[in-house]
Amino acid sequence: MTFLVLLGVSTNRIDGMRQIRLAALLGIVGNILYAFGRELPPLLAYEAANAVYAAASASLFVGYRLLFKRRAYARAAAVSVLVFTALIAIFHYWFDSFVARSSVVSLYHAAVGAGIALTLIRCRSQWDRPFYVKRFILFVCSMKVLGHVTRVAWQLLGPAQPTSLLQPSPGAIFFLSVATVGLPALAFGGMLLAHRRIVEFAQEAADHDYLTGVLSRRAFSKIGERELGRAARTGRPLALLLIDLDHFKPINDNYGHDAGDRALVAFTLNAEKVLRGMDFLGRIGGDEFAVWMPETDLAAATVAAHRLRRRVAALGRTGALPGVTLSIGVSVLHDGDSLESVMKRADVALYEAKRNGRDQVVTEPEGGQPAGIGECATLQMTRTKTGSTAT
Ligand SMILES: Nc1nc2c(ncn2[C@@H]2O[C@H](COP(=O)(O)OP(=O)(O)OP(=O)(O)O)[C@@H](O)[C@H]2O)c(=O)[nH]1
Repeated sequence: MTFLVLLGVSTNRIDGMRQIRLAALLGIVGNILYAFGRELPPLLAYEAANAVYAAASASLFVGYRLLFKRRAYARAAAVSVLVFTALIAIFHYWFDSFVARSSVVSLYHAAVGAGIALTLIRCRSQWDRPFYVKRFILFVCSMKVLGHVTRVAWQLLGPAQPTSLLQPSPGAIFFLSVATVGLPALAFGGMLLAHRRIVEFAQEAADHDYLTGVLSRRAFSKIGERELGRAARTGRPLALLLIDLDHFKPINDNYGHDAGDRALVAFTLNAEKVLRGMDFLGRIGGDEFAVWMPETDLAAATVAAHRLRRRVAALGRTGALPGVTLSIGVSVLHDGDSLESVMKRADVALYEAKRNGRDQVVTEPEGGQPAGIGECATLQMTRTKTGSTAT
């Protein structure tokens, strides 16, 4: 069942998943070989069954190491399986002893359980909610270690030494039942961890623009709502820049779509250099971007907008962003504003900047006036090209 579930979330984008899937598959094969131990030839029932199950454990260990972005020790794990198989053969053909063989098996699986648990504990800084998955894995590892070590102690020190794995004693049946669940349980735990990573990937993809890596329109709106709420609560200012690249289409037309893509990336990299760390840059669509500027009033936002406009204009002259300039509309939050009304004023200001010849910053009309933005408001707008304010 675990293997089928693992196939269901089949993705090689998550490091370690391939190894955990392999572990689940080898676990199935190993269990079948163990179960038919009495019917199969000794080589399959002893060496092959144990080697396959040890390989499953080793693959699980490597998978967990990769899941936590740690060195995998894949080669060491492979060598350990070979050494392990050689020991099984030695205690089968040269010094035939069930107790020695099963002690080797138990110590090997206990070591793997301890290794996975240690990896998890050492990577505690990477743990994120929900914690129950990691606790579940640690619990299974502890049971694995405890079970196997107790088994070795029992076999070596107990009253009667067992002679076969499938001996129908209560102790053997209990141990087999628990041990058979250990590997699939750990594979399942690995899948739960991977599932969490997949959800994070999806979240990250939804919140960021695939090309430039800045906030997506959806995430930008979400952050806007949050910042609006914060500004309304604290009474601190909040500004919005709406930015459109001028003359961007000719880059696509003259140099190709890839050059256009590179220009968009170059713009965002340069914008991030000019903006403060606490500003939020998002791509609204095509060649249109926007910035939420917390703790920023209209005057400061206008200064920042000009700094950005000048930087891009200079790059446009050097050929890094051939011919590109910026048109920017600026608005700030006023009492009773909604996300839509702040954006609407910035949009009207941006339209004004475009209409008046591009490469300029236009701020919203004094006092904001969220409603009725139209001809009148547009006429009162402040238009600046040099950075100094001229009405
Ligand atoms: N390379 C590339 N081009 C894009 C992408 N998204 C949108 N575009 C193009 O960007 C252009 C935007 O059109 P406009 O805003 O009219 O182009 P413009 O030349 O900047 O026009 P003005 O803003 O009026 O100066 C269109 O040609 C779109 O095809 C993208 O992700 N990559």
